[in-house]
Amino acid sequence: MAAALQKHCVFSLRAEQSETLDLLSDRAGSTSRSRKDFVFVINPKGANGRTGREWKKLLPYVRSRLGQQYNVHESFTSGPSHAVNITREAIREGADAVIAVGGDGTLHEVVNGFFWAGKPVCELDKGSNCVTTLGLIPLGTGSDFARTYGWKNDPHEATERIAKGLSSKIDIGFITGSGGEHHYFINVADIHLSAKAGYYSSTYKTFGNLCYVLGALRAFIGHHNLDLKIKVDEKDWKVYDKVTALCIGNGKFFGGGMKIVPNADPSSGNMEVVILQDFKWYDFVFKLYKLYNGSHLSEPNVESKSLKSIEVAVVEGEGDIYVQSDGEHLGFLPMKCSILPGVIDFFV
Ligand SMILES: Nc1ncnc2c1ncn2[C@@H]1O[C@H](COP(=O)(O)OP(=O)(O)OP(=O)(O)O)[C@@H](O)[C@H]1O
Repeated sequence: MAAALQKHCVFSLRAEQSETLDLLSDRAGSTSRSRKDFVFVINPKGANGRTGREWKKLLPYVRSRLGQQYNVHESFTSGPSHAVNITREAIREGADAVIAVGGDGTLHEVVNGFFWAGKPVCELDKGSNCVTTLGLIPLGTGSDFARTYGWKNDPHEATERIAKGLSSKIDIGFITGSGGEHHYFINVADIHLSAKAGYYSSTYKTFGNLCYVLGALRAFIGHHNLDLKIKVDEKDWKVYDKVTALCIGNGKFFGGGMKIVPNADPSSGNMEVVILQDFKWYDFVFKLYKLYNGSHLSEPNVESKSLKSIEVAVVEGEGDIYVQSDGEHLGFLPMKCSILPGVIDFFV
């Protein structure tokens, strides 16, 4: 397996003309077939380049803490979506764990690499007993998924978690977009104002965490609350009027620390949906603290429900409504989303 991974990485290096893909343990000359293979997928450009710098400093610690037990492979992304392919190939080559090093965008891509044609890659290639564990070293701007577990952007603490080797089965959200394409999310998928804010905030990442405020301000320009059609758990369509945002949570936080889906639990087997209706700009001024501490569910124009599947579409005549998942822009309504219960083992 270690040799296969080595072969894959050398191939990728040639195929993508990348200088960044490297095998840590190959350099150390210590790759062993008897040990498990852990692949670290690093986005060197995450958090304005901080991820790459922090990883460089962390590397000796990772080696000393994990190198005795595991073959440690490092693989740098060369651009958007590269982490999906790295992960998929690593799993096919038999990696025992794939660890995302970066923010929610990198984690999102790694999670998408766990699947192919609607099925887990591991299961497709090697049968239902095959397990590749997902890990996270949160080093992004927002790193919102880590907040659900109360984790900070502390790479040493994260390395310790991985060294302990405790894992838990977690759910993954599965989205079918307007063109029939498949996407997976681990944290929060959301629609309308928040998704538009996320779209703009990604263009302000050079401002660090302030990007979320700037993105939200930009999204308010031209924003209208809209009537949306919603179908829950395959029941009848229902129209929700003046929807400001609809958030589907597997994790609790988005937007750099907003506890938008406070009842979400990645191991519950359900998704939690929060629908904000008829919010005005001044509601965001006076109720913003509630969105951050999760107490907004007690507001009369906020509905929260637990479900297994949801379809959302525009009521006739409305324009393009933004959809994002894990802070990544996906496109526009309509969308269908369901939960894949306990489909990934995750280092906790
Ligand atoms: N080598 C690269 N060069 C440029 N962009 C990259 C590269 N590798 C990955 N990306 C893109 O960078 C985006 C952001 O990465 P990431 O999520 O790790 O950091 P962040 O945005 O700072 O953190 P967060 O999402 O937690 O706010 C991802 O969507 C990914 O597609």
